[in-house]
Amino acid sequence: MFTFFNKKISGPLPKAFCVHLLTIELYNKRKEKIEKVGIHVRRIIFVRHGQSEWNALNQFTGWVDVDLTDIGMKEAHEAGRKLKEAGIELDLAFTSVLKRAIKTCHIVLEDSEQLWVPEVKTWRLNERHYGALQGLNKKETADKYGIQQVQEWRRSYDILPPLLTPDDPHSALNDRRYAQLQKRVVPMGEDLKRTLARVIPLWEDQIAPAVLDGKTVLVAAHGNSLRALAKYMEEISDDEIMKLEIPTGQPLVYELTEELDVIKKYYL
Ligand SMILES: O=C(O)[C@H](O)COP(=O)(O)O
Repeated sequence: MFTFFNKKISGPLPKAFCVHLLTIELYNKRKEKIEKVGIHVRRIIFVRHGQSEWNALNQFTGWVDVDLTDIGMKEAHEAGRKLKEAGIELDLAFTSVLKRAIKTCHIVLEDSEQLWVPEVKTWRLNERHYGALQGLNKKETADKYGIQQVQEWRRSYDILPPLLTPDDPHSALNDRRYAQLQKRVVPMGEDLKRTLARVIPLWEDQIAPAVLDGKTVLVAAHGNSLRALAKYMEEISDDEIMKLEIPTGQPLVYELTEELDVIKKYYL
């Protein structure tokens, strides 16, 4: 037996609870606060890019700028349609500097008839840099190093993948789009902790102020940059974050209080 919005409920959890991570207790506390203050709900919509060419080949991708597949394009169109159907009116969009996310962002905006919405492209939303694993097949890498090692590289919070060396031809130091960054900021490989460290300034300086200002924001990015942002917004523990997976092309709506506490989240 538990209470939800002042109602006593027994039996299995309502379906809505299965789609977000907040505890009932936390949910009720936030609900009380909402009722007291009478807040205006803020919204952020996450979309992970549609299937990429290297998703399809099961290759570690990271900062490699691969394109969407036809399936990925369809997923992005579907996401745009869902936003339109849900009547979500965006004010601002954020995306990475990688084409799979940028194209997804544009398709979503266009199909929801909001291509005019101002957008910010930033390296801070790039996929986690997979270091020397980039370009390797995930299954073959697991056969070579063991499933557990590969799972640690993929999902642990603070275990770095094998790093690139700065003189590696694939280093992002050779890529003009990162030329404005200080050399020591350009990663040779990242875990989720380091990904989060470069996502937080974007959240604090641009996303959060926009949402606080009442803007509905789209964040079209990558599996791990979105996991990092979700960890920060929802205060997910280092252990729990290992279990969070964000599927490609599925719009994920966060409803937030005016203080940016998460009220609920759900996929469209
Ligand atoms: O960069 C990649 O390889 C993927 O987009 C995300 O991969 P992951 O699920 O192994 O983190």
